[in-house]
Amino acid sequence: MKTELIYGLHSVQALLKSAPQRIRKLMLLNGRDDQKLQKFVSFAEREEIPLERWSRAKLDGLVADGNHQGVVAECERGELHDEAFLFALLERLEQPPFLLVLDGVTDPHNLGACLRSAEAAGVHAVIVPKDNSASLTGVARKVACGAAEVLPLIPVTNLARTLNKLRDQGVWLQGAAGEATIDLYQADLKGPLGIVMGAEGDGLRRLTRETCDGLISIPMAGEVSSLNVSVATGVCLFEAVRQRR
Ligand SMILES: C[S@@+](CC[C@H](N)C(=O)[O-])C[C@H]1O[C@@H](n2cnc3c(N)ncnc32)[C@H](O)[C@@H]1O
Repeated sequence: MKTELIYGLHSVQALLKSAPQRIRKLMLLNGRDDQKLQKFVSFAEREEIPLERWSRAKLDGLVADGNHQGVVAECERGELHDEAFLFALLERLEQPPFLLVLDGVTDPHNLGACLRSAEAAGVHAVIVPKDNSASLTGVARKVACGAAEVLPLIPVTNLARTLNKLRDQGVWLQGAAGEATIDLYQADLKGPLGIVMGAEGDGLRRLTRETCDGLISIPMAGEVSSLNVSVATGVCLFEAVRQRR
């Protein structure tokens, strides 16, 4: 059985809610009996999950970035989603699909921040290319603040092919690119939608860009040439949320 570590108050909390059966062991910071940790103690007792108290040094040794907030869960690896899962999910949806595509985002902090915003915006799934993308590391999960435990992340082998299949199903693909002439706030973001974001350094790849139905830009007033991808993701997604209400 492959296991992984999920840590941080929000991430472990989301795991407790969405997939408690995956948890094999909970490790809590020794001597920290505040209310925030008490609910994890109660949960472990109720579900008969082994609970260990660890020193800060030991927890820091387990979690490379030290950002565990006193709670770490050792759990079975989550289900790995694939393209078939995506299209099955679309069939089950009762609302128009709302998808986020990250075309080669490689920084786990950015991946985590995009997942967090996407979950908050009500996105149904996040699609990434299998290669040259950040994976769901502990850091990405921690930054996602629980979103990684509930929002499907779908790595696909051939992104352009998946995007074409989505278009065949009526999903309108809007690529975000700083140089696009259509302003985000003039674009129609209602209906079945995929917002496609580019990578930190290179932006959207040529084939991805060509596969999009339209390209949109976030108007920028200052001197910097682009926004961080997770910030741009939040701006685009929440304009879509506004229009879709
Ligand atoms: C850091 S930017 C990449 C900059 C890159 N040099 C380029 O030419 O696209 C990462 C991604 O964030 C999105 N982005 C950043 N600023 C944007 C803006 N003003 N309008 C639309 N998208 C933006 C785009 O999807 C972009 O590919």
